[in-house]
Amino acid sequence: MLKRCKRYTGIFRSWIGSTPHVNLSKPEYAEIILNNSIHIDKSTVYDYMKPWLGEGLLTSTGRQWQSRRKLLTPAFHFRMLDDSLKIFDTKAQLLIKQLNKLPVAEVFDMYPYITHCSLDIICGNHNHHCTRHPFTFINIFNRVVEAAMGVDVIRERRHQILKTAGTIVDGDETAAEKKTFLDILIEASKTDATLGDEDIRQEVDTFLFEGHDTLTAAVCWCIFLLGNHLDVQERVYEEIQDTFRNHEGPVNAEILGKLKLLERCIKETLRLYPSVPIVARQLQKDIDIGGYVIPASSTVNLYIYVIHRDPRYYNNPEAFDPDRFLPENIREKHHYAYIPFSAGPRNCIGQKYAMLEAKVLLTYILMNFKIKSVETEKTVRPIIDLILRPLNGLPVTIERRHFQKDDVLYPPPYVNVIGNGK
Ligand code: HEM
Repeated sequence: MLKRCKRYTGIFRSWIGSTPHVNLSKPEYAEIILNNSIHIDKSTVYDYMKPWLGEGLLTSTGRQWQSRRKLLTPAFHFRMLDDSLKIFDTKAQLLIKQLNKLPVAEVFDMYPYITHCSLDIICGNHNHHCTRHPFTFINIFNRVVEAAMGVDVIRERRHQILKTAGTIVDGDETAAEKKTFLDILIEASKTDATLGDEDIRQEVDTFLFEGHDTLTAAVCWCIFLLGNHLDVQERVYEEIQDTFRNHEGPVNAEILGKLKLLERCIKETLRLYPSVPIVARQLQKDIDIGGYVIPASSTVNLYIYVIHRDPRYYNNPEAFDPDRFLPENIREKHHYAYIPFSAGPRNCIGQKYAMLEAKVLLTYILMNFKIKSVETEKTVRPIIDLILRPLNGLPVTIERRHFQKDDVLYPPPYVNVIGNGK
């Protein structure tokens, strides 16, 4: 398919059985599909996910999608993201503790470690205390997983909400505003007959999947690239050291905003290895693309992976170069030449959350370890397994770093000290 994208310069038709697909791989064509509120229906390819994700936000269409999107958007308000940072911080430290137990200089696969960490984060299990997290409270998502996505967990939470109703003092704006993901759904279900426990379960599953698989892939690809570009990794390490030298306490949005090079590395990673390499739509109306009329009901696939390597917008597109994302270098780009989170009304609802989470995990990992990748950009085999991931995981070796802050190890001693056996 990649070869065909090149050969037919951005548009070609293919057949899956008796179904024609139109494949697009130019930013200009992506804009035509994404920059409107008409072509928002997902293609039938997404039906394969329905036995699992049902009619959650990712797969649903029409009015149901519109009302759910409106309902769930506040769960990603920046105030909520601030609270999520605390969870990212706690879980990143646990991840470092795990990695510290591994023998130094031996090859191991880091992929499952990142998966567990990001799944733990989306489950929101914060020291077993109730937390105001976009999605959850106490242990509910862990229990959802354990209970094979049973709706009884949702019923239990509904019951808890009823029991605690009235404990929020009138005028307690913060508590009222900071509703969890599940709370928002349960509350809406009181007046919305289309939102039963089974529908809520489908949304929970959707966010569990979208919220950890994509993120894990992005973090792992970034480690893979930095493990191949040790000069850039060293610059990122210095940036982290400079930024955190005078910082007290857990990470916050302000300090993360200062990690400009790390941010460029994440962006460049998502350009080269977008976690979602293809998105697909079913057209609602005939459209004209590149001089061809594509009839309504056609399936259109957008190759984000190929769009991100368009030589008209990226010099030496296969090369890892975070400085492409310096402000002076991105000005001239086509707006749709970089769309790792898609664009338009059906873009990724969790993109800010994802960028923050990736930054926190990478900050902790890179501040504690120097990493070398075993695979190179030539040997690695990206595969599409719903998301884009490396076929052989993330084989690396790690070397401990001793991050100094006023002669004290940072982050908090238990991260480094346990690993040092002190
Ligand atoms: C680096 C990480 C991520 C990447 C690259 C990414 C990318 C994307 C893309 C490309 C889409 C559009 C999919 C399509 O049209 O088929 C999407 C949709 C979505 N994403 Fe993300 N995502 C990431 C992280 C997250 C996180 C952390 C969450 C939740 C916490 C999330 C929740 C969703 C949801 C619910 C949708 C469906 C939105 C809708 O259709 O209205 N994503 N994501």
